[in-house]
Amino acid sequence: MALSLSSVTQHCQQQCLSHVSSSLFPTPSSHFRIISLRHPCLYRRAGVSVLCLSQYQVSVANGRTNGKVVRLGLPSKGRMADDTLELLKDCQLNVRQVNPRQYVAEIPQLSNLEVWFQRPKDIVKKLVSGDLDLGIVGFDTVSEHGQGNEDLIIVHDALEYGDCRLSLAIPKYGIFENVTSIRDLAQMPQWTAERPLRVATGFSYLGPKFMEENGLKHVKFSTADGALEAAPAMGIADAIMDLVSSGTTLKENNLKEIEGGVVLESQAVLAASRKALIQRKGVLDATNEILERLEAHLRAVGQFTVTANMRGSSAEEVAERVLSQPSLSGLQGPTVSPVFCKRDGKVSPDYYAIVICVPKKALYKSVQQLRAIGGSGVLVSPVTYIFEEEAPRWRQLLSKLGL
Ligand SMILES: Nc1ncnc2c1ncn2[C@@H]1O[C@H](COP(=O)(O)OP(=O)(O)OP(=O)(O)O)[C@@H](O)[C@H]1O
Ligand SMILES: O=P(O)(O)OC[C@H]1O[C@H](OP(=O)(O)OP(=O)(O)O)[C@H](O)[C@@H]1O
Ligand SMILES: [Mg+2]
Repeated sequence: MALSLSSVTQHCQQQCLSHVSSSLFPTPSSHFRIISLRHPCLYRRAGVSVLCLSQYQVSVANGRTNGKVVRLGLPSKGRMADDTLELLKDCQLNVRQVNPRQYVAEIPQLSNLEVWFQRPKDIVKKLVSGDLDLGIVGFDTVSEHGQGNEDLIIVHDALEYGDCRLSLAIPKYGIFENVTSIRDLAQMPQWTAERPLRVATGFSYLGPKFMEENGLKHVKFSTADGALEAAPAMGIADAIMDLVSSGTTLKENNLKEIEGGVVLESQAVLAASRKALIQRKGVLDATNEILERLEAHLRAVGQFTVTANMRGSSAEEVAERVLSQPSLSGLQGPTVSPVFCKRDGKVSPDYYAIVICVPKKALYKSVQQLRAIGGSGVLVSPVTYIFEEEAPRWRQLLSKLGL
């Protein structure tokens, strides 16, 4: 793929060239050819300057992105796919896919952004290569396929679905019957250079790293892509390293986890390319909006709004009574409003209405405490969003980016 830079719009040129060191880039009037390569660079061959751009940058230059500058990768299949769309919908970010077999979609609320459906591991690889700017995947996938790459940044670390852990598991029977910890496993005399512990896993980066860190020297890994739990019973492996959620699959296959054998805890996260966040303002702005909506929704999920009536001599006196109870402090203290009524021609506060947010888990305790201080007519309603002055993770992101 090649095109002359002079044939693309000024805007696109800027998009492309912001990725190229200005010292390498001569004046825009120079003769360029843009070709598709993973990393942007500039070199000269036979007197012609050639600008090498990632697939994304080329598509920007070609105008294929309809002027959208931000690319968000979402899982195209697997157990994360539906939950991801559901979460975005709950944040009023409906993904509009014209056709289920089409891998590109849009979110009408974010006009600057396009969605690309990809396999989870490809989302991580494309964040690293610069072909995606943002992506939602499991933390396990970021850790395995990101391989500690410093360009990957976790923008939201707890999207509250896809909970699982990457764990080492061994048979309950035979030589493993009394092995209950990773230390026991490391100390077994059976593992030698000639006969290492055979571990089946799809995590070929995290697996060896974890075993080394835990002092297991004689280990041999084999890769497998699914139904790993069968490997020990089939005699293909001694142990497995795989994702565990309820533990049912391990149990059904006569396997057990061991103390110290959890490699990592995982759930869905929003990851980003540090370079994209720093170099293109549109990416940072879109990230801010997505983060605001995610935080406001996820914060609200765990809360109820509770309204109650209470008699009292003043708003302050009622507030003091409410704040004397440990479960009634709300997010930022109670709202206390006078409820007026007319008696003998005179309008005065008859009682007070209090409004607080309470964690769902503490609901019944809160109702009991409200009653104990004279509350009545308690109404409980769901909260849809809680917007803070600023999304708490936004500050953290800016500081990670050094901004
Ligand atoms: N049992 C589980 N319970 C909860 N979440 C899980 C579970 N297994 C996997 N996950 C999470 O869902 C993500 C996607 O898993 P899934 O097995 O659906 O991937 P996939 O799309 O089939 O990819 P692959 O083709 O590599 O298997 C995992 O990376 C993990 O974060
Ligand atoms: O602890 P549990 O709740 O039983 O879940 C664990 C299982 O879930 C995942 O498999 P998945 O269903 O995605 O199938 P796969 O191995 O073919 O990807 C994982 O690989 C385990 O096999
Ligand atoms: Mg799978």
